[in-house]
Amino acid sequence: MPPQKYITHARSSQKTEFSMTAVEEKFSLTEVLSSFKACLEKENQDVLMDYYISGWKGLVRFMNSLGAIFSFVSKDAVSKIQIMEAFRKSSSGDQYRSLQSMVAYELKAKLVDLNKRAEHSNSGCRTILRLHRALRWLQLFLEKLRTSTENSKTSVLCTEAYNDSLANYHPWIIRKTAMVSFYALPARNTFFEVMNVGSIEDVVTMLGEAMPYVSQVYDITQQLYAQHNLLDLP
Ligand SMILES: CCCCCCCCCCCCC/C=C/[C@@H](O)[C@H](COP(=O)(O)O)NC(=O)CCCCCCCCCCCCCCC
Repeated sequence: MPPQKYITHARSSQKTEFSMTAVEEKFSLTEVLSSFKACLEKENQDVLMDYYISGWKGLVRFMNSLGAIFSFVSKDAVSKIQIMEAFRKSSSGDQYRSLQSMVAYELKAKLVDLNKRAEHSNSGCRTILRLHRALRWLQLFLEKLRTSTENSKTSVLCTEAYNDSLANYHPWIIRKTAMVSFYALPARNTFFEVMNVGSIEDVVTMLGEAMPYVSQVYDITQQLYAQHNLLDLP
């Protein structure tokens, strides 16, 4: 692994307040992605919920800074974040300390609708599954951006990443709306600037350092869900 110039541990500096309407101070994608490093518990590689949520909140702030056209995406992500925060604040909050403890708890207590959405339509397991699938999109998109060239079009990179991930789970109308919104994505250079990391070279280096942690979080979650047969939750 290369020396870590950009990615530091996010735990001490993490912001936990969330507001979509507040005037946002400038922030960098580096801090956002560092949440996914902080997610991974050293001893047993559990994925810690608070940092997972924190990472998603940061990503949503980023998406909001790209313009109102993405509000239909961020609204859905925010509602899922809020579901998870409510679990974390509830009397069974300790059970939601990590993705592993959540899966064990919800399955044991029969709190997951396994075949059809019914009594437990917004379980933690199905809500995290939606975010987990979106994390795959992020992974693919940022990797494409990292290895892109000056002439690459962000709308094309985003569409490819979407088609290889989330699109497989979305109905036609959502796919159509998503595709149209991708044309509103800023150009590659603007994208790099919005990340607020530094020069293009700096962004490329930062992504090279940060993405392995995002991938690790993704892989561990994927394995956890596969092990418990949870990858197709309705
Ligand atoms: C960078 C621009 C953002 C492009 C976003 C690409 C993803 C497009 C996803 C379109 C989702 C449409 C909204 C609705 C989704 C729901 O139907 C669907 C299913 O939920 P349900 O089973 O509860 O009904 N929900 C989902 O699949 C979860 C979607 C969550 C999307 C979060 C995307 C966050 C993107 C963060 C962007 C950060 C960019 C940072 C790069 C500098």
